[in-house]
Amino acid sequence: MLRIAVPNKGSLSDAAGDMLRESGYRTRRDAKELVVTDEANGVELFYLRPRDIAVYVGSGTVDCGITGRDLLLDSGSAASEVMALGFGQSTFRYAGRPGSVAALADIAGRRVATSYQGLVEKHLAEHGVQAEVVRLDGAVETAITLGVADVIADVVETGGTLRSQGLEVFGDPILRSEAVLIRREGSDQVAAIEVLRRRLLGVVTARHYVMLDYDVPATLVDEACAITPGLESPTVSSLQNPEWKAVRAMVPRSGTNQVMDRLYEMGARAILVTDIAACRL
Ligand SMILES: Nc1ncnc2c1ncn2[C@@H]1O[C@H](COP(=O)(O)OP(=O)(O)OP(=O)(O)O)[C@@H](O)[C@H]1O
Ligand SMILES: O=P(O)(O)OC[C@H]1O[C@H](OP(=O)(O)OP(=O)(O)O)[C@H](O)[C@@H]1O
Ligand SMILES: [Mg+2]
Repeated sequence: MLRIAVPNKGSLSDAAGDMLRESGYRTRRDAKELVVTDEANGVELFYLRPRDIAVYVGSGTVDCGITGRDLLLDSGSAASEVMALGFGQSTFRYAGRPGSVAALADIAGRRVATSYQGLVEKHLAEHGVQAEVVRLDGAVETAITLGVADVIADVVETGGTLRSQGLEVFGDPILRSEAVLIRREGSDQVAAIEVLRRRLLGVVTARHYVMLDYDVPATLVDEACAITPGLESPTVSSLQNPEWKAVRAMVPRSGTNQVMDRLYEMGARAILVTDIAACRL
């Protein structure tokens, strides 16, 4: 059985469950379940705190897991990143009161509050900045108001929490994070992890692309295929009317409407977009 650690709470939990379900695995039915055995797929899911997942995977007690890249790096665990999963994106940044700090060098000699002590100490050391790191469990943005720190280093997604506390980011992001699949080198489940990786990649890719179908005058097929080249090559089928062809191709979701506009302008009609649930490429 392949042992997979899955976030049981927090920002990554629901999206990780959705992705595993879309990848064909049986997931928990209620939030109290801590272990789920999926005999049909030969996997066991262990629902653990995202911060602990890197530790379990690094120690080899589970084979792989889903957690945040920031948590993996903070833990100093021996686990390594297999692939990014395209959700839970955030940056990890320094912030302070406007006017009090403007650059990394200004942190020297001051107190930095964070829940990510390992990550921050490593970053400060790499940049030759000496500062005191104050380790907190959460609600780090309040630390400056309450006087336990001069600067914070925390996860920033929308920036709303920082703004609500009158704080501003400064310096370059320490890290860009998202949910990642992690594993430990030396696990004896190499083949099973590869199946999991391929399934997850199928869902990540399916989310990035849509399927586009359209009809186009036969004389314009080459021009149309240049706009929608697909991954290998688009499918071109005959229609009952020999003056028209049907074309089918995967296109990146982000540019779908621009592509549809260009196809329509060049004479394509009946342009249809459908979601792809999963794929193997
Ligand atoms: N808006 C966000 N807030 C917090 N973490 C986020 C956010 N977006 C993505 N993440 C990622 O979620 C992980 C944090 O997991 P954690 O279990 O601490 O979740 P949490 O949302 O902070 O939950 P909790 O309510 O337990 O504090 C990190 O990898 C972090 O980068
Ligand atoms: O940029 P934003 O969209 O505002 O999101 C970032 C905030 O969300 C997280 O806090 P969370 O709700 O997890 O609380 P915590 O600090 O107690 O973990 C994170 O620690 C930031 O505070
Ligand atoms: Mg949190």
